[in-house]
Amino acid sequence: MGCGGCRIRFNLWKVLSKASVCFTMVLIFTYFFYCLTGFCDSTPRALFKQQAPHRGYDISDDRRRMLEDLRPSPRFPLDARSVRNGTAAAPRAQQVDAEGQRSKNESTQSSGIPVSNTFGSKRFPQAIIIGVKKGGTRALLEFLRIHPDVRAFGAEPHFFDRFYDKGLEWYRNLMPRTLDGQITMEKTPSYFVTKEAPSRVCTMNCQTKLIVVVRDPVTRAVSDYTQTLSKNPGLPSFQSLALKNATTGLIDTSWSAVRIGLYAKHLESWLQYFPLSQFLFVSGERLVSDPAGEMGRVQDFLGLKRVISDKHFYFNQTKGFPCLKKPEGSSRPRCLGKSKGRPHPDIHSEVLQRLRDFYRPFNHRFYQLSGQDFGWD
Ligand SMILES: Nc1ncnc2c1ncn2[C@@H]1O[C@H](COP(=O)(O)OS(=O)(=O)O)[C@@H](OP(=O)(O)O)[C@H]1O
Repeated sequence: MGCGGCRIRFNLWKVLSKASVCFTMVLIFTYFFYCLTGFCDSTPRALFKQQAPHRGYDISDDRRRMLEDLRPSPRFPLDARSVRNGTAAAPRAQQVDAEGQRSKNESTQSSGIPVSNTFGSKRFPQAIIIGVKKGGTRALLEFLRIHPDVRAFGAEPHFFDRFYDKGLEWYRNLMPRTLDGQITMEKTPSYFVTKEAPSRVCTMNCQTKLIVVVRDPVTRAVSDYTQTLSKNPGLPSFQSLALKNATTGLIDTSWSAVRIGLYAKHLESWLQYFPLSQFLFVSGERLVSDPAGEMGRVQDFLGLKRVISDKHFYFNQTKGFPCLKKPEGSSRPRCLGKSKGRPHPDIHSEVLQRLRDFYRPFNHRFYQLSGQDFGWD
């Protein structure tokens, strides 16, 4: 009897220890599965709580892009293979819609089954479009995203100006995953005019490539004003904001729409931290008149194979701008949104001439510093 009790106790102990081993294994597998599906990443949520930004920043557009970007997106090894043999451009191009959002089916395989991105890693951007506001930065980023070796955060993260105190890891976590050989990018045009941005970007990586899309500062100022006016129809006239005094015709440099156009001044701060060879100045005008030509320069600068070419663009007569050719099998046009390429209000020619005269010496200084003549005057 005594011995029988011992056997029962012994068997019970064996069953219990087997059960606990099984339970531990289940826990471990569950944890690994959880991590593999990407849920171990700490998704930065604070961006959704950001305050209304300063004038000229379209929070709703950015919030939408952020939501799209923070959604896990697949990047299959298949892509890497097609990147190598140069066949990935067309299908990749279909993943971007007019406003730079990834289309909804990007997070679904062709079978319609949702997939999580478990390939590649989140890296700091190796190249940043740092400016200028209203220069054509969105067009440039969307054109670049056609390239299979470029992955970009679609919204403007504003890390080096507004959210620097969130820390570098927060910033890195925003970025899309990339495979070896792919470039991570982002664009935030306000970096160019932010005093602290050059040293902060250099603290992250002094080798970062910097792209500046520049546009005639007079047209840029009008474009900036047009954007603000669209959000605040009661805004005073362009003339009253641009001029300190109508009689003297002195320009008001405290108005941000004017100040941003002092490209030489802003570039000088960046040149204290980065050599000129790390900059590429893209002409906002040529990005419209010859997008493929300008994209050729950008791809060379980034060390990318020239994939984006004439065949990716068509000129949309209604919009008056180049648009991306619609993807095969889709009738959706691939122009940028309504807030890009909108008509400007008529500004008195005398005011425009005053501004032109004001900018001339700054433009010439900028041509000297950048080694490029943009022919704005
Ligand atoms: N292909 C194409 N389609 C539409 N718009 C184009 C394109 N290429 C350049 N642009 C010019 O881009 C201007 C907006 O510049 P940004 O994208 O840098 O603006 S923003 O700073 O991000 O708000 C925008 O300025 P506005 O014309 O004043 O709207 C356009 O002139």
